[in-house]
Amino acid sequence: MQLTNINIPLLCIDRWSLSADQVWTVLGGNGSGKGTLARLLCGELDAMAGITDAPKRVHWLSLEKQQALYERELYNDDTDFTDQLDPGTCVQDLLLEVAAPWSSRHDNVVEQLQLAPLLARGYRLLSSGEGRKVMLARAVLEVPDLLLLDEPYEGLDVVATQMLEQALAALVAAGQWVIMLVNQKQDIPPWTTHLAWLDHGRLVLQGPYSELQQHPDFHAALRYTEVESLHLPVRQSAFQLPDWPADEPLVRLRGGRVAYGDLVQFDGVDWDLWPGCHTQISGPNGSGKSTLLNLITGDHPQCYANDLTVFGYRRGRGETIWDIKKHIGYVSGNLHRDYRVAGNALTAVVSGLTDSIGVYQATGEHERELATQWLAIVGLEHRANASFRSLSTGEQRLVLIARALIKQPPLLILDEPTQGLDDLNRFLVLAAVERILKTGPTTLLFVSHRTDEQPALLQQRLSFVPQVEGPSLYHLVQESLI
Ligand SMILES: Nc1ncnc2c1ncn2[C@@H]1O[C@H](COP(=O)(O)OP(=O)(O)OP(=O)(O)O)[C@@H](O)[C@H]1O
Repeated sequence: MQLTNINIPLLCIDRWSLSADQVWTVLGGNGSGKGTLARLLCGELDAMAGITDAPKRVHWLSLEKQQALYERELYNDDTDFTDQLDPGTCVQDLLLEVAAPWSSRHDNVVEQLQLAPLLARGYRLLSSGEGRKVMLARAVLEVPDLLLLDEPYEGLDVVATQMLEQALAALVAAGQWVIMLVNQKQDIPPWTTHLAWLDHGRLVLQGPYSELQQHPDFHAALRYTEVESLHLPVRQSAFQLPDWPADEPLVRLRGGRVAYGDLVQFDGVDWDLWPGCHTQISGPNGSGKSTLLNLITGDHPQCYANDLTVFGYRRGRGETIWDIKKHIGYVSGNLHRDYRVAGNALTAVVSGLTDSIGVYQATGEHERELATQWLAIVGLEHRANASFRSLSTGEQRLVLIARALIKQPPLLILDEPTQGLDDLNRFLVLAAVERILKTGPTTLLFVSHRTDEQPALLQQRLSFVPQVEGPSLYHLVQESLI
């Protein structure tokens, strides 16, 4: 079977047979062809030749599909016409969309994935992890012939990951045909019976998992970039904070509060972010991590209702959002979701200098050169002219990381930055971040659900902890990590 893009083979598989009684996991790094393989199995692409007896109803669960549902919801958004926030389709209706009427199966899935508090909530308002759980529930309810699970654990907190592991094990045991697509070995589920290793569009290893685990190639060491050998471009003085006093916080929040109607997400948060105090923000899915970060970047409407000072600007006193954003480099699932403009990879990186989604002014040679250097650091120099939207999800994420790092800003906000990245790219990104922190006055705010992903230089942790009783859903606990 061969699939080509003009003259470039995207996927070239000589022989691969699979049956419903085998549980395959396809392992492949970013750009290896997993997405193309999934599209092919779903019937979204035509192979040049060679597929026989393909399953008819295939459900592909992926970050791409999550994005597609979000875009559908945005398209139907009536906020501009009704003068109030249109929450879009509620979770309950999204579950009914794939299987109606409501039955005990719905009740089971809702219980398994703990979706009850979200049923009446609009999809667009969900946190990234909550959205992921809804996508999973839809996939399971559809009972497809084949369920393709593409990085199903991305964005889930520890509890949700365990819940999903159990739910998937039960599904497989009940006879659901499942193929997993993962980009790292530690995500291969224990119930895998067969493994296929995809590299540059080719299956380089395939067979029973127990046998392949003994194969020398399976254990080949990854060649990680040494942090010290990473060469970063010169820091851009235009975005720095000259002579910022060490005893003045970059961010000061007093009595911080966010509420939606009667639902108080958090309240009474007093927090100072001191220069150089690299901080991890942790908490379960939907606890308010991104909300807190969006208050700082000015992307949350309630930032003006709070006693919040960022870079010396008391919010709501006439500063522009650009005065604040100028000193921040930012990457998050929400940014990725909203980065929907035309333009190539290089322009997307340049847009980090103007803090815009897309570029709307002439860019100079210097900006383009700088962006090219950052694309090279994330290994995508050769994709500079490719349209951003045509890149794989992992490649898009790398471009957005380069966009966040290009300024080597005073405040770097990385909200689950490595979602969708393979081991090598994950390491590369964290190494580049560490190098930035070591070589200049950048302070890091970092969110990740992964326990194997903690930058060494973290000094403080802010944890959102559920309140069993009390006026708000979560309270914030601060602890020193040094
Ligand atoms: N306009 C809104 N109305 C009601 N609830 C909202 C609204 N906007 C956000 N929320 C809710 O606020 C909560 C916090 O969301 P946030 O994105 O900050 O979570 P998070 O901690 O970053 O989660 P994750 O780890 O899943 O990314 C979520 O439960 C979300 O559904």
